[in-house]
Amino acid sequence: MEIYKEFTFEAAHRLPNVPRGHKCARLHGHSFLVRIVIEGDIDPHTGWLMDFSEVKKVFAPIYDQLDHNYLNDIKGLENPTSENIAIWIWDQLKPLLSALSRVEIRETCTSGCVYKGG
Ligand SMILES: Nc1nc2c(c(=O)[nH]1)N=C([C@H](O)[C@H](O)COP(=O)(O)OP(=O)(O)OP(=O)(O)O)CN2
Ligand SMILES: [Zn+2]
Repeated sequence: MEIYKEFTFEAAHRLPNVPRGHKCARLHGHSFLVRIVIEGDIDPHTGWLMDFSEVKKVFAPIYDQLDHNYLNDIKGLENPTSENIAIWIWDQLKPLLSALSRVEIRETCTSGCVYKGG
Protein backbone atom coordinates (compact mmCIF):
# COMPACT_ATOMS: atom_id res chain seq x y z
CA MET A 1 0.00 0.00 0.00
CA GLU A 2 1.08 3.55 -0.65
CA ILE A 3 -0.38 6.57 1.08
CA TYR A 4 0.43 10.20 0.51
CA LYS A 5 0.08 13.59 2.08
CA GLU A 6 0.24 16.78 0.06
CA PHE A 7 1.47 20.19 1.12
CA THR A 8 1.63 23.50 -0.70
CA PHE A 9 4.14 26.20 -0.02
CA GLU A 10 4.75 29.63 -1.50
CA ALA A 11 8.32 30.55 -2.27
CA ALA A 12 10.56 32.64 -4.48
CA HIS A 13 13.61 31.42 -6.34
CA ARG A 14 15.90 31.97 -9.25
CA LEU A 15 17.99 29.40 -11.06
CA PRO A 16 21.64 30.51 -11.10
CA ASN A 17 23.00 27.95 -13.56
CA VAL A 18 20.59 28.27 -16.48
CA PRO A 19 21.85 29.45 -19.88
CA ARG A 20 22.25 33.16 -20.48
CA GLY A 21 18.88 34.84 -21.12
CA HIS A 22 16.80 31.97 -19.63
CA LYS A 23 13.61 33.26 -17.98
CA CYS A 24 14.30 31.28 -14.81
CA ALA A 25 17.45 33.26 -14.07
CA ARG A 26 15.10 36.06 -13.03
CA LEU A 27 13.63 36.19 -9.54
CA HIS A 28 10.13 34.68 -9.60
CA GLY A 29 7.83 32.65 -7.39
CA HIS A 30 5.64 29.56 -7.37
CA SER A 31 2.95 27.88 -5.33
CA PHE A 32 4.87 24.63 -4.99
CA LEU A 33 3.14 21.35 -4.25
CA VAL A 34 4.95 18.62 -2.31
CA ARG A 35 3.58 15.09 -2.23
CA ILE A 36 5.11 12.81 0.41
CA VAL A 37 4.51 9.13 -0.42
CA ILE A 38 4.84 6.39 2.20
CA GLU A 39 4.89 2.67 1.42
CA GLY A 40 4.15 -0.26 3.71
CA ASP A 41 1.62 -2.65 5.15
CA ILE A 42 -1.70 -1.74 6.68
CA ASP A 43 -1.97 -2.30 10.40
CA PRO A 44 -4.93 -4.71 10.77
CA HIS A 45 -6.16 -2.97 13.93
CA THR A 46 -5.98 0.69 12.87
CA GLY A 47 -6.75 -0.07 9.22
CA TRP A 48 -4.10 2.40 8.16
CA LEU A 49 -0.47 2.37 7.19
CA MET A 50 0.29 5.52 9.14
CA ASP A 51 -1.80 8.37 10.47
CA PHE A 52 -1.76 11.22 7.89
CA SER A 53 -1.35 13.64 10.79
CA GLU A 54 1.87 11.87 11.79
CA VAL A 55 3.28 12.61 8.32
CA LYS A 56 2.27 16.25 8.76
CA LYS A 57 3.94 16.44 12.16
CA VAL A 58 7.23 14.98 10.94
CA PHE A 59 7.29 17.17 7.84
CA ALA A 60 6.41 20.41 9.66
CA PRO A 61 9.96 21.60 10.52
CA ILE A 62 11.05 20.99 6.92
CA TYR A 63 7.97 22.73 5.55
CA ASP A 64 8.61 25.76 7.75
CA GLN A 65 12.03 26.24 6.18
CA LEU A 66 10.44 26.44 2.72
CA ASP A 67 7.17 28.32 3.08
CA HIS A 68 7.31 32.06 2.27
CA ASN A 69 11.05 32.00 1.87
CA TYR A 70 13.63 32.75 -0.78
CA LEU A 71 14.81 29.23 -1.56
CA ASN A 72 18.28 30.22 -2.80
CA ASP A 73 19.12 31.42 0.74
CA ILE A 74 18.51 27.97 2.24
CA LYS A 75 21.61 25.86 2.89
CA GLY A 76 21.72 23.11 0.26
CA LEU A 77 19.21 24.86 -2.02
CA GLU A 78 21.49 27.40 -3.65
CA ASN A 79 20.32 25.99 -7.01
CA PRO A 80 16.63 25.35 -6.19
CA THR A 81 15.38 23.32 -9.14
CA SER A 82 12.42 21.00 -8.53
CA GLU A 83 14.84 18.09 -8.59
CA ASN A 84 17.12 19.64 -5.95
CA ILE A 85 14.16 20.55 -3.74
CA ALA A 86 12.92 16.94 -3.88
CA ILE A 87 16.38 15.60 -2.94
CA TRP A 88 16.76 18.19 -0.19
CA ILE A 89 13.41 17.14 1.33
CA TRP A 90 14.20 13.43 0.95
CA ASP A 91 17.59 13.76 2.68
CA GLN A 92 15.98 15.33 5.76
CA LEU A 93 12.81 13.26 5.84
CA LYS A 94 14.08 9.74 5.14
CA PRO A 95 15.93 9.40 8.49
CA LEU A 96 12.70 10.38 10.29
CA LEU A 97 10.30 8.42 8.09
CA SER A 98 11.89 5.14 7.02
CA ALA A 99 8.82 4.10 4.99
CA LEU A 100 9.23 7.15 2.74
CA SER A 101 9.14 5.93 -0.86
CA ARG A 102 8.82 9.06 -3.01
CA VAL A 103 8.97 12.82 -2.83
CA GLU A 104 7.13 14.59 -5.63
CA ILE A 105 7.40 18.28 -6.39
CA ARG A 106 5.06 20.21 -8.63
CA GLU A 107 6.47 23.59 -9.50
CA THR A 108 3.80 24.77 -11.92
CA CYS A 109 0.54 23.27 -13.19
CA THR A 110 2.51 21.49 -15.91
CA SER A 111 5.98 20.82 -14.42
CA GLY A 112 7.37 18.72 -11.65
CA CYS A 113 9.50 15.76 -10.64
CA VAL A 114 9.41 12.51 -8.70
CA TYR A 115 12.35 11.39 -6.52
CA LYS A 116 12.56 7.81 -5.27
CA GLY A 117 15.79 8.12 -3.30
CA GLY A 118 19.30 7.69 -4.43
N1 LIG B 1 14.11 20.10 -15.12
C1 LIG B 1 13.77 21.34 -14.70
N2 LIG B 1 13.50 22.29 -15.60
C2 LIG B 1 13.12 23.51 -15.17
C3 LIG B 1 13.01 23.79 -13.81
C4 LIG B 1 13.32 22.76 -12.88
O1 LIG B 1 13.25 22.95 -11.65
N3 LIG B 1 13.68 21.56 -13.36
N4 LIG B 1 12.55 25.00 -13.40
C5 LIG B 1 12.22 25.95 -14.25
C6 LIG B 1 11.65 27.26 -13.73
O2 LIG B 1 11.75 27.36 -12.33
C7 LIG B 1 10.23 27.65 -14.21
O3 LIG B 1 9.64 28.53 -13.27
C8 LIG B 1 9.26 26.56 -14.47
O4 LIG B 1 9.40 26.23 -15.79
P1 LIG B 1 8.27 26.01 -16.91
O5 LIG B 1 7.59 24.70 -16.68
O6 LIG B 1 8.97 26.20 -18.19
O7 LIG B 1 7.22 27.16 -16.57
P2 LIG B 1 6.06 27.75 -17.48
O8 LIG B 1 5.03 28.30 -16.55
O9 LIG B 1 6.64 28.71 -18.45
O10 LIG B 1 5.49 26.49 -18.24
P3 LIG B 1 4.34 26.34 -19.34
O11 LIG B 1 5.00 25.59 -20.45
O12 LIG B 1 3.87 27.71 -19.72
O13 LIG B 1 3.25 25.54 -18.69
C9 LIG B 1 12.41 25.78 -15.69
N5 LIG B 1 12.83 24.46 -16.07
ZN1 LIG C 1 10.67 28.61 -11.12
